[in-house]
Amino acid sequence: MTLRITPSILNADLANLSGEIARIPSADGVHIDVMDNRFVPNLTLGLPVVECIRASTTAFLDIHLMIAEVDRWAPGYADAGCESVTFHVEASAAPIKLARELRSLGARASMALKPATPIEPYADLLGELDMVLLMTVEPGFGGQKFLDLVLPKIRRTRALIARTGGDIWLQVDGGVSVETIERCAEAGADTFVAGSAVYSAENPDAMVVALREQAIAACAH
Ligand SMILES: O=C(CO)[C@H](O)[C@H](O)COP(=O)(O)O
Ligand SMILES: [Fe+2]
Repeated sequence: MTLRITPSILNADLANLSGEIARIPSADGVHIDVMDNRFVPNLTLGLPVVECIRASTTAFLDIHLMIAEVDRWAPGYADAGCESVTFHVEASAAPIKLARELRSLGARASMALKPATPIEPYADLLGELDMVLLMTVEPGFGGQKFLDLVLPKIRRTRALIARTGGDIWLQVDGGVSVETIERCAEAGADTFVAGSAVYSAENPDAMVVALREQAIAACAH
């Protein structure tokens, strides 16, 4: 299985995004958290900033939209050339239509679930998706404690993905660190967002490498 580390820049220096992205050359992508103070009680950045990031780097851009009315806004991020666009199913009026639109614009279509949202009602949608993001904290803030109660949902989602026979990535986001990444990998995650663990490390790139090695070792058990 291919494993990916996609660090979140949420807790990086937002006044120096190009410099912060350049500090993690070993990463498989850059996870950008878009918050609107409606879907979540926090405000970060939006499309104009993401367009500037797009122009400044060739890195794989993994956009995590934590915004209301996501059906209206998500296609703009695909249009801007972001490789992966994640919408929350709790915020989407028409997730199948939205996933198809994102793919038609050339992006990977990804659907996120908050910790208390079950995957089973969405099993039939998996064929429309390139990635499922399972939140392992309540969305809104970096630096929160990993919620172990999501581990069974990671296992169940991995089993549902296997049934589709497709290459759908399974991403975990929130509280992922050297203490928790093994549990996520063992449960079936293959794509790992780590924000504070990477950017609070003295050497963020060495942390990316360490996280990947730990996840690979956990999968080999
Ligand atoms: O989506 C998010 C929060 O809603 C962030 O991606 C996530 O919390 C990353 O930060 P950390 O690794 O510090 O938890
Ligand atoms: Fe995120």
